[in-house]
Formats: sequence, structure tokens, C-alpha cells
Amino acid sequence: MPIVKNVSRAVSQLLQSSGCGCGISIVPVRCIGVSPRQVASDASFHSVSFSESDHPRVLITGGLGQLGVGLAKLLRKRFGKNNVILSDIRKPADHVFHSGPFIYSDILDYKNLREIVVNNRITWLFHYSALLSAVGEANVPLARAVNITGLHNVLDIAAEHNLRLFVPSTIGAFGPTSPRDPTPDLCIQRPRTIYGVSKVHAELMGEYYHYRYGLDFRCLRYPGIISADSQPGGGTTDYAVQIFHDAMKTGKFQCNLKPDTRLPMMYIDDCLKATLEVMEAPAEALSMRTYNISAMSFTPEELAQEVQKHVPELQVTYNVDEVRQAIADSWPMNFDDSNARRDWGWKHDYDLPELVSTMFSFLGSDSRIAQAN
Ligand SMILES: NC(=O)c1ccc[n+]([C@@H]2O[C@H](COP(=O)([O-])OP(=O)(O)OC[C@H]3O[C@@H](n4cnc5c(N)ncnc54)[C@H](O)[C@@H]3O)[C@@H](O)[C@H]2O)c1
Ligand SMILES: C[C@@H](O)[C@H](N)C(=O)O
Repeated sequence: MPIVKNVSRAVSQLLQSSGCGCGISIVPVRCIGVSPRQVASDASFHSVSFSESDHPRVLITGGLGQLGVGLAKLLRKRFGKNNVILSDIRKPADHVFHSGPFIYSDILDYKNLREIVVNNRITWLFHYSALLSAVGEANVPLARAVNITGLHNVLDIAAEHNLRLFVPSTIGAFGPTSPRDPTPDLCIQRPRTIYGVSKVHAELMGEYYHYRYGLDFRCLRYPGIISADSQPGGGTTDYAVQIFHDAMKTGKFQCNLKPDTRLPMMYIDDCLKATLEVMEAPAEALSMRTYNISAMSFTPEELAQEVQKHVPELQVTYNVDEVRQAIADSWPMNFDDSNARRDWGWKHDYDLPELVSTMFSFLGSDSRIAQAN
């Protein structure tokens, strides 16, 4: 990107040499005073050691959703329990609260977020707070606030405090005019959901802050993620998690997408592995700042067939949700992640058969399988 780099360098030089005392900053520092709310930002964080170490000090926003608790577990194994703070606006379950530092953080509260970053000397931020595709369509003003205004807060704080920032994007950042089979990293992006629009905005703003202010922004476009011990938060791909629970509990599953709706999907361990890998990749390895990642792609019918290998009596019916179906029909069917594979060595571990057997071993399917045989 020689032109972009030159523009960025020229703007920085201009601002540095202006000497006008007008307060123009090369990072987007917001002029705010002391927070009137003296929030004890490190209230649940007394055991933190502030000794210097090589490990990053991590904050995860929106950490009580489908992906955040698993990410915290992985990062704590790598960097130490007290170097990773989970945050959310919800109350954590006991086992989550006792598994490591947890803190209240509303990403719409800029000053509180800044206090948390400063008081805990955060160096890496994983920004997971979001309203997903289906719940976003049900409450557009809230989705716009959380997904767009929240991102602005995070970007400014990350740039101001020199953080390495991870923001996940999604297959939902593409739309009906994008090539769908396969979908490359760089192509038309005209999504038709507020979720998708906010994620394209996040990709572009993050990359802009990278080139303009030097922010170390890293972004992966996740497929639909499938996990056993956490529930999805209201997306279009949720059916692919629900089928396992219903197969186990009732042996009946009603799918809200048509049987031939093909979407890219991934097991959570692969998703979290990719997230850590891209954050640890040397900057020189990254030819881009936003990458597709892919593992498998299937339809509800294909997933049901694989599930029936474990629960043969499973009955699947279809009751299509028009909103979700329209969203799914506009999304990629297959994701081209060749750039991630080439640049930083991305490689998935789970294809459909491994995904399904792993889900059942987590959910303890043995009794049902035994019954079926
Ligand atoms: N799960 C997937 O299939 C998937 C796929 C692609 C991308 N992603 C992205 O990964 C990230 C995490 O996804 P997830 O599935 O865990 O989402 P989720 O919906 O399960 O969790 C999102 C969390 O954000 C929190 N939140 C909402 N408003 C907030 C606010 N004002 N301040 C702070 N937190 C707030 C919620 O309480 C919730 O715990 C999201 O950005 C999502 O877009 C997820
Ligand atoms: C694909 C992803 O972004 C999310 N699971 C959704 O369906 O909205």
C-alpha cells in the first residue's frame, strides 16, 4: 500500500511539524475530564500482580457470550490467569466469576472503558461485544449503538493507549452482490443487515486507524461458530448448535433454515486458535489486516445426516424463519481463506465428522447412542 503509507506519513509529518499548539493529535485522543463516576475498575481484580512480564495484559469485551469464556480460558492458559480480564454488562455465572478476573464494562461508557484499560495496564483488547444478525434486525437502534458507537469507543481507546486490537468480523459482512461460492477476502461488500453493515464499518475503520494512526488492528471474518458449552447469542447460524442439544434432549429438531441452505461453519476451538494465532503473528507476516478464515461448509440436511450417525432416531422438520432465511441466502456459501493460510499459516483441525463427534463427546451422548444401538 505505498500510496496509503505515503498519505499517512505526510499527514503525520504535517501534524508534528505544525507547532501551532492547536491541540491536533496524531492519535484520536478525546478531550474528557475526570469521570464523575468513580468506578472501582479493578474491584474484582485484587490478586493481580503488576510485576513486569512479557505477557500481554488482556481485556475481552462482551466476554460472556458464546465465544468469550472459551477465549479467556485459552488466553489464561497461555498468559496466566490474572493477565486476562473478562468483561460484560451481564452477571457472570459462578464458575466464570471464580475462574479469573471479571469486571463490569459497558462499551458505550467511554470513560469507564478508558479507566479499565488504564488501571489494569491493558495491552491487548479483544472486542467481542456485539448484537448478532437476527437480534440486530429485531432492534436496529441498539445494534447500531453497540456495534458502531461501541466500536468507535474501543478504537479511540486502543489508539490512544497503543493497544493491539482484535475485532471479529463475519461471513455476514458480505451480501447478495458478493461472490458467494467462494467468497474471497476482497470483493463487493454490500450486506443487507445492520450487523453486516456494522462489521464492514468495523473492518474499514480498523484498517483506517491502522494506516492513519498506526493502530495494530487485526480482524478475522469468522464463519458460524459451533460450541458445546456455550449458547449462541441470536444469529442466523444458531440452528447448527441447537440441533445437538435437541438431538440429545428430545430426539426432535425443528430447523429454521431450508434444508439446502449452505453456510461456512467452524468448531469453536479452531476459531479461538485462529484468533490467538493472528494476534501473535509478526506484523510483517500480515499482508492484510482483515482475513477470511474457513474450516467447513454444510447445509442443515448434511449436518442432520452426520448427527443421525450418532443419534439415528433424530427426526428433523423444517419451519423456515423468513428473516433468517433471507439473511442466510445473502451470505457466502464457501469462504476462500487462502490468504490466511499463506500469510500466517492458518490451518483448521475440525471438519464435519470431527465436529459432530466432538460435540457429542462434550454433551455426553454415550447414553443415547447406547440406547439407539
Ligand atoms: N458466534 C458466531 O457464530 C460468530 C460468528 C462471526 C462473528 N462473531 C463475532 O464474535 C463476537 C463474539 O460473538 P458471540 O457469539 O460471543 O456473541 P454473543 O451475542 O454470544 O455475545 C455478545 C456479548 O456482548 C455483550 N454486550 C451487549 N451489549 C454490550 C455492551 N453495551 N457493552 C458490553 N457488552 C455488551 C452481551 O452481553 C453478550 O454477552 C461478536 O463480535 C460477533 O459478531 C461471532
Ligand atoms: C455468522 C455469525 O456472524 C453469527 N453466528 C450470526 O449468525 O449472526
